Amino acid sequence: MSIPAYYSFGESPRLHAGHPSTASQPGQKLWLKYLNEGGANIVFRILPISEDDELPPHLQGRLLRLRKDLPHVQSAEDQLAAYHAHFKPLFPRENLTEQIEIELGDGLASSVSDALTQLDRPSHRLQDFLPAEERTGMLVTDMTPGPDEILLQVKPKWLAQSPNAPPDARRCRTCALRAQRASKKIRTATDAQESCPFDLISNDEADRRRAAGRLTDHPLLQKFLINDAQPLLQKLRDNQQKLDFQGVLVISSDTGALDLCKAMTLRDCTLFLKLSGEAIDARLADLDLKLPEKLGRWKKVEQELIDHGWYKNTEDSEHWAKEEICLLSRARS
Ligand SMILES: O=P(O)(O)O[C@@H]1[C@@H](OP(=O)(O)O)[C@H](OP(=O)(O)O)[C@H](O)[C@H](OP(=O)(O)O)[C@H]1OP(=O)(O)O
Ligand SMILES: Nc1ncnc2c1ncn2[C@@H]1O[C@H](COP(=O)(O)OP(=O)(O)OP(=O)(O)O)[C@@H](O)[C@H]1O
Repeated sequence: MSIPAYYSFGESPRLHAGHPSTASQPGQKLWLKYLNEGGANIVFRILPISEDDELPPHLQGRLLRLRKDLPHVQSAEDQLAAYHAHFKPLFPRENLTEQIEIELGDGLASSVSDALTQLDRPSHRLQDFLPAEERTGMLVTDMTPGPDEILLQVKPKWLAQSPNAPPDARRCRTCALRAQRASKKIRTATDAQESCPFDLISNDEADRRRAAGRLTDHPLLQKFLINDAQPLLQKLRDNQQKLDFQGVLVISSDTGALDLCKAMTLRDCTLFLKLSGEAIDARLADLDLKLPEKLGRWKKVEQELIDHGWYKNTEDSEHWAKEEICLLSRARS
């Protein structure tokens, strides 16, 4: 199902629910088509009204990302400000999915929310809608693959060890959490990758090859991860380390919480790799600043990993399984 909208570019780009036509500012009709959603945002394709039409240049190659009306989700203005202040300066422009503000006219958010009730959405997200009075949306670089393209979506996760992990750990933070979750029969999409972040960024090419092989079967994408992606992954790791060198257990809510939140964002962002012919476009996404309200949860997770032996692979015998994935276990065997 496509949702009608109108685009105008007066003082700033704007999407409207109805025709905004004035003599000086005609609107161009287009369609918004639901693409996907996560816990915090809903993403739409922007399409011309017919195949013979073109989108305005400002909308070409972009998706519309609208935040949900949920208490833990920041306003679009705050998300955009944090992205520009904290994350955009850290990485080359060509390695980021752009985030650009777009104004939403009267009624646009409500008309999108109405349309959402008619769509086939994940069952656990059916109660999520947009704030009725929402005035700001985001245009983001469209990484969806065309007919002859392939998209790989990976979360690099914690590329350096947690500063609070024991020195003789046999698991990195990502592998320790995967093992703990497996003991509770929980397996997230990241867990299903069964890949160790330390392999992905290892100095030893054989380790990087192992990680890449777990993330994709495609030889060109594997080769890219093993070689060309390394400077970007190293930058990601270095910033994760720089922004959290003490560890979550040492941080109190007023000392260093902002840097920790930035580090946690970089530990949970997504890397899109889009293969077109032999070229690969590599961009980080989901750089939405995490909020210090999660500090308590992060501390609890860390303490449990330490106290119950998940880092050292000395978890209780009922759940014990020899660690087979983490680079740290191979290095110590
Ligand atoms: O705790 P982690 O490392 O498992 O990360 C969570 C992610 O799990 P993952 O390991 O990628 O399967 C988790 O991903 P999924 O929802 O499992 O896909 C979320 O990204 C979560 O962040 P938020 O609560 O949505 O802000 C993430 O929580 P944060 O720790 O980043 O707050
Ligand atoms: N720039 C993009 N190009 C292509 N697809 C995208 C893009 N951004 C988001 N998507 C798709 O939309 C989905 C949801 O988007 P997004 O990750 O932004 O939601 P979210 O609510 O912020 O996620 P989370 O649950 O991690 O907070 C993504 O998993 C991806 O499939």
